[in-house]
Amino acid sequence: MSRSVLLLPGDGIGPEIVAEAEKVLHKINDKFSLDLTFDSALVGGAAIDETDVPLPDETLEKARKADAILLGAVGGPQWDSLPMAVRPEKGLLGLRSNLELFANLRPAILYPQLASASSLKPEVVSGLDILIVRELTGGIYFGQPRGVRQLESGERQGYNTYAYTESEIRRIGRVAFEAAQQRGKKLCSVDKANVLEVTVLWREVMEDLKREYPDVELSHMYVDNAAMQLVRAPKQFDVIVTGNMFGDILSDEAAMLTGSIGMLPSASLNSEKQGMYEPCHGSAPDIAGQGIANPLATILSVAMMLRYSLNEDAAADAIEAAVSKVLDQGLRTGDIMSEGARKVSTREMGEAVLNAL
Ligand SMILES: NC(=O)c1ccc[n+]([C@@H]2O[C@H](COP(=O)([O-])OP(=O)(O)OC[C@H]3O[C@@H](n4cnc5c(N)ncnc54)[C@H](O)[C@@H]3O)[C@@H](O)[C@H]2O)c1
Ligand SMILES: CC(C)[C@H](C(=O)O)[C@@H](O)C(=O)O
Ligand SMILES: [Mg+2]
Repeated sequence: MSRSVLLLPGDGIGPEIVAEAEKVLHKINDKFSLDLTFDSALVGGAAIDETDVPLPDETLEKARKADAILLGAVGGPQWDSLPMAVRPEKGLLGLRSNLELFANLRPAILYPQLASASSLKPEVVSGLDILIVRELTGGIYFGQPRGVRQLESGERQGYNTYAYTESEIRRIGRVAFEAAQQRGKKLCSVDKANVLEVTVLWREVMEDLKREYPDVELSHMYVDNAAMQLVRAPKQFDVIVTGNMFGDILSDEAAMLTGSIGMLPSASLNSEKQGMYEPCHGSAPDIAGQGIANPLATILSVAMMLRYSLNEDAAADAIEAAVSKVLDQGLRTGDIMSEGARKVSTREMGEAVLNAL
């Protein structure tokens, strides 16, 4: 049965890292006879430059039909002065909301070879394996009303709305409880229930769900404490579930525990397990075009695609093993470089993964 993968390289380092991940996908396709077909489309700033909008109808149509999507990154300073509604980031947010990709899985795993690349002491991070489950289509990112308005005083006021319905909380809660069941059976729900009513409801719904998952130990933590605990003692966590904005912030923080943001993949799934896969990092305008970005988060996102949307666990395992092998060989892009290792370019890293496969 043929399945289709849509490639959305996007902006900045996006095309550089997706090019390497694409080679890996082709190789895996042949090696495991997966019968995958490929297409590509414009999103973000690249789409704005060609079509004036960050998410052209054609891209959305292709995305709806694809079994899985691989996205590089969107955004960059040249589009930062555009109105909010037509910025590159709206292309990404539009894909997430139109495809109802509400469940964002961001695994922070420390490859033992990179213990010294982390900014934390090796004993604090060695063996780290946590999963952040971030709600992706609700919360303050999408709440209405929003905007900038003129007050009677003449002053302008910016405002956003932080809202979650019970059903939105329940469906992301179930994903997180089920993930915890498959792992260490510990779930920490992160909120700000001491200040925000929306997260009082969040906590209530999580408590309610707990009854359906008696084998999972549920705890709650305020987000400020969670940010601190993640650098103090990150291994206390197994699965973390949280809302859209807290999850955005905590996952970048967790990335650094693994050595670099260039190592953190992600899956964004809807209830049919259709998924969009992307590295957690952005378009890195500061290093774009130099051929030095780390492609491993994107290559590891391909492994997540094979596992979650295409049900090809053996192929996913092979990619993860190949990544581990190149790290064993001492190959490092600049972001994970340490003494005694060999510094390589984006392309050399991609080639090394291909060879290891
Ligand atoms: N999913 C996405 O498409 C996504 C995610 C985050 C940010 N963005 C956008 O990206 C642009 C830049 O945002 P930012 O600078 O805040 O975050 P960023 O993640 O792009 O970069 C932060 C820092 O990490 C480094 N970095 C990121 N990815 C790397 C990689 N693969 N290898 C080596 N180093 C890497 C960058 O060089 C930079 O110093 C903005 O327009 C933002 O909106 C997009
Ligand atoms: C680019 C931006 C819209 C996006 C987000 O905030 O979700 C990014 O930071 C991410 O983490 O995927
Ligand atoms: Mg982010």
